[in-house]
Order: sequence, then structure tokens, then C-alpha cells
Amino acid sequence: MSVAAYKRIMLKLSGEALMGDDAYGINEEVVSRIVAEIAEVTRLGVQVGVVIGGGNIFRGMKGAASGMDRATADYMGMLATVMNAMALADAFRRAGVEARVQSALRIDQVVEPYIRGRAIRHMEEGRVVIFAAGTGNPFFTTDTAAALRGSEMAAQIVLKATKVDGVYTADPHKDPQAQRYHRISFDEAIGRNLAVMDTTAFALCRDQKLPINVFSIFKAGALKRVVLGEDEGTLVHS
Ligand SMILES: Nc1ncnc2c1ncn2[C@@H]1O[C@H](COP(=O)(O)OP(=O)(O)O)[C@@H](O)[C@H]1O
Ligand SMILES: O=c1ccn([C@@H]2O[C@H](COP(=O)(O)OP(=O)(O)O)[C@@H](O)[C@H]2O)c(=O)[nH]1
Repeated sequence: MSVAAYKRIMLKLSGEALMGDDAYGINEEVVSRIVAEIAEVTRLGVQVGVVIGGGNIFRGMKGAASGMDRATADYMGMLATVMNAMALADAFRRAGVEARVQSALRIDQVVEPYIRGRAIRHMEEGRVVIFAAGTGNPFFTTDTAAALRGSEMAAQIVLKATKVDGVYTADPHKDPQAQRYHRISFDEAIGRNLAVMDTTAFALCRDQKLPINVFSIFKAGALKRVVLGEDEGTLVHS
């Protein structure tokens, strides 16, 4: 039987990952596929926390760019992540996996509030915990929320599932010559301004000695490979 390299992981799923090839919103087929991959990892005995983004619905920076107050736009972005979290939790339910949503912003009629001890307990019981509303604060990102919740939950690694299959020497969507790193240190990633993740998230993980693995959400089986400790994506380390 395959043995997982980690007991507890914090998975950052971008909002855009949920769109698939659609222009906006949540693509059910894509969500079921992602849920099936996460379910497979839970069957290895790994405790899973998920921080979900909101970029498929609303991004604060975009609202601010069109003249909206930045903090207001960011709160809208956080609310977008709550919708994604609910869709994801429902997909887990349909797949027969127990999941709970905890929100950093209080909307008690809809989802549980974030309570650290309770989140840990859910994970110990084998439930997937979906962390919604990012950090609960404007001017932050869900990448930073993943670093924060990962640290709070004492996860052994943050897994960033995104559109690219790792950290490159430059943005691979803009520079076709860019080369992928197998491993890179936090200091180098920050020093070179590699924009695959924001500096706040990198810095928090560096301070907490919490490694990050960046891998592609579109590559089937990649999540399991990362969890088994196989060479997949890029490891960002201390
Ligand atoms: N050095 C780099 N290595 C990899 N990706 C990079 C790099 N610099 C910028 N990017 C871009 O960062 C994107 C991932 O970050 P982001 O848009 O925040 O993703 P997400 O929506 O998954 O949080 C990639 O799609 C890629 O275009
Ligand atoms: O702690 C947080 C996390 C998120 N956001 C807002 O929520 C939006 C959606 O999150 P993000 O862009 O990180 O989602 P992703 O890129 O992963 O889809 C962001 O643009 C911000 O406006 C925020 O204000 N504080």
C-alpha cells in the first residue's frame, strides 16, 4: 500500500481552477474531478484542509481598478470564496466524503465560523475542512490564508494547486523560455520576485518553516503524487 509523506496538508485551490474552460463561475465536472482527487488522498489517511480562492467570481484588485473602494471590493472577494466553499462542500457530500466549511467572516446561518480547535477536531475525525473568506481581512489573499491556516493547523506542508505546474524562473504564461525549478528556497523565491505566490504568503511560510509545493491542478494524479512525496511540481523550502 502507498504511504503518504504527510499526515496533515493545507491545500490552496484557486477559484479559477473551479471554472474549467468556462469564462466564469463553477464548472460542476471540474469540481467533481478535483473532489475525487482529494477524496483519494483522504483514503491514504491524510488529514486535509482546503483554502479556496474566489478569482472565478470576484477579485478585489479588479474591483479597485475600476474605481471601487479596495476594502469593499476585497470583502466581496471574500464572500465569493464562501460560495465556492459551499459548492465544494456539496460536491464532497455527493462523493460520500464528510466536509465542513468554516468561514473567517461570520455568516452563521450559512456556514460555521472559523474556530481553530474545532477545525483541528474535524480533521482528526477525518473530515475535510474548507476554509472560506480567506484571512477575513481585506488587502490579503487566499494564498496568505493558506499559509496562515496551514501554520495554525500545524500542517506539514502547504500545497498550492494552480494553473502552472510549478515555480518558473519567470511567468511561463509570458516568457516561453522560463525554466521550472524542482526546488527553490524561500529567500530565493522572494528575492527574485517570483509572482506565483504573494510575498506575504512566502514570508509567513518561511518564518514558520512550512514548506510549499506548487503543482498543476489540471494534471490528473498530481495531488496524490505530491502527497506520496514523489517528484511533482516545485518544492519551496527553508
Ligand atoms: N515565476 C513564476 N513561476 C510560475 N508561475 C508564475 C511565476 N510568475 C508569475 N506566475 C503566474 O502565477 C500564476 C499563479 O498565481 P495566481 O494567479 O495567484 O494563481 P491562483 O489563482 O492559483 O492563486 C500562474 O498562472 C503564472 O502565470
Ligand atoms: O484574506 C483574504 C483573502 C481574499 N481576499 C479577497 O478575495 C479575493 C479572492 O481571493 P483570491 O484572489 O486569493 O482567489 P484565487 O486567486 O485563489 O482564486 C481576493 O482577490 C481579495 O479581494 C481578501 O480580501 N482577504
